[in-house]
Amino acid sequence: MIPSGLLCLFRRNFSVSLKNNYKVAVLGASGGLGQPLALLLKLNRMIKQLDLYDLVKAPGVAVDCSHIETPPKCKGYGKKDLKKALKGAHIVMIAAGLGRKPGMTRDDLFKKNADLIKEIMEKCAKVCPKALVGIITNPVNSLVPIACEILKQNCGDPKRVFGITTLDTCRANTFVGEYAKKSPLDINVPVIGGHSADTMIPLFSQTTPKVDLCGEVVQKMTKRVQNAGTEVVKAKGSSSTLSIAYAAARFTNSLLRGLKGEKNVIESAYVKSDVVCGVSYFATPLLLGKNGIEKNLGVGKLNKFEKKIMAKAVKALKKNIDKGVKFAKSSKC
Ligand SMILES: NC(=O)c1ccc[n+]([C@@H]2O[C@H](COP(=O)([O-])OP(=O)(O)OC[C@H]3O[C@@H](n4cnc5c(N)ncnc54)[C@H](O)[C@@H]3O)[C@@H](O)[C@H]2O)c1
Ligand SMILES: O=C(O)C[C@H](O)C(=O)O
Repeated sequence: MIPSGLLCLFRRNFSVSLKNNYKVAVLGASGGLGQPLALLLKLNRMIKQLDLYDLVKAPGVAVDCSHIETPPKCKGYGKKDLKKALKGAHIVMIAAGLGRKPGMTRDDLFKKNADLIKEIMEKCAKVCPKALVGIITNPVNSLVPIACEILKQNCGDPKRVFGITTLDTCRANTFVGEYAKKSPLDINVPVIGGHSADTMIPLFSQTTPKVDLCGEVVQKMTKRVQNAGTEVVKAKGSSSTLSIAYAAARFTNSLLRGLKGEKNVIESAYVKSDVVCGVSYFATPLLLGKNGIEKNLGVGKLNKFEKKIMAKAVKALKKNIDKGVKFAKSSKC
């Protein structure tokens, strides 16, 4: 039995269902975020097999993880065994690749991480074409279009790719909770757009339950959410690992609940989408189900301030998307 204190931690999002039929693969599992993500997924009883893949140390990380007294079986795979790690996966979470150091933007990571995503997605298309793929690696805004294009080139389904923006919502919930002196677990602030300072749009007007924030607070909090990644990079000297591991585990758990047929499972993610004019990818709340996305819930009603940020975000996002699509098309062999 998982101690009840631990389950309490996961009150909001982590299922305690006894169904445990799913295989999840974590790629980049030895990294700063990969390891705590593996730990959190090892606590998820819906997972039967947890496969960890990395260029370095993954078999060792898996041995460590496998001693945790929870049901998922854990196996590690190194450099030459990506195929084995992917085989039979229902969900693939990609955390592989370079992260930011102080002074860098997420876009500075493009060249190194674009090659890696291309390589991984080509394998996914062949080995586990039906898997739902979560892309945590930055820059999410450009790497998701690459992943989708590579899937299209290999007869796969781009609708199964999710850019992980859950941390943006977690941060907005936390900041509003602190301000309103309420538990962040009881607050939901949708964050739409993309995953970079100039493309993130927190929708404080759609906070549930409703929290009254004056204009000045909304402006400050919007900036804080948009720059929260940089706040961590400055404070730590490297990018977030623990909060993103939590957020990615929360998202994986929601995908699993959807796959299992649970109703009303909603998470935001950055996906191929036609809900906003001028961009072909956008983060919005999604209703999740047996095939991944059941329904895109759109952006809802925006106020004047949110519309203004949205207009700027769409311009910046379009550039990020074009960059990804161009890369995928030019690297087609
Ligand atoms: N979406 C988000 O909200 C969010 C939040 C935090 C971090 N990130 C991103 O996640 C990524 C990983 O961050 P980190 O701090 O864990 O970095 P890290 O350097 O600590 O770990 C990266 C891991 O990837 C592995 N790796 C590199 N190339 C690989 C390949 N081709 N196949 C398999 N594994 C490979 C490395 O060996 C390493 O273990 C970064 O791009 C970072 O920007 C995203
Ligand atoms: O900021 C980063 O580079 C990592 C991540 O995107 C984050 O938002 O924490």
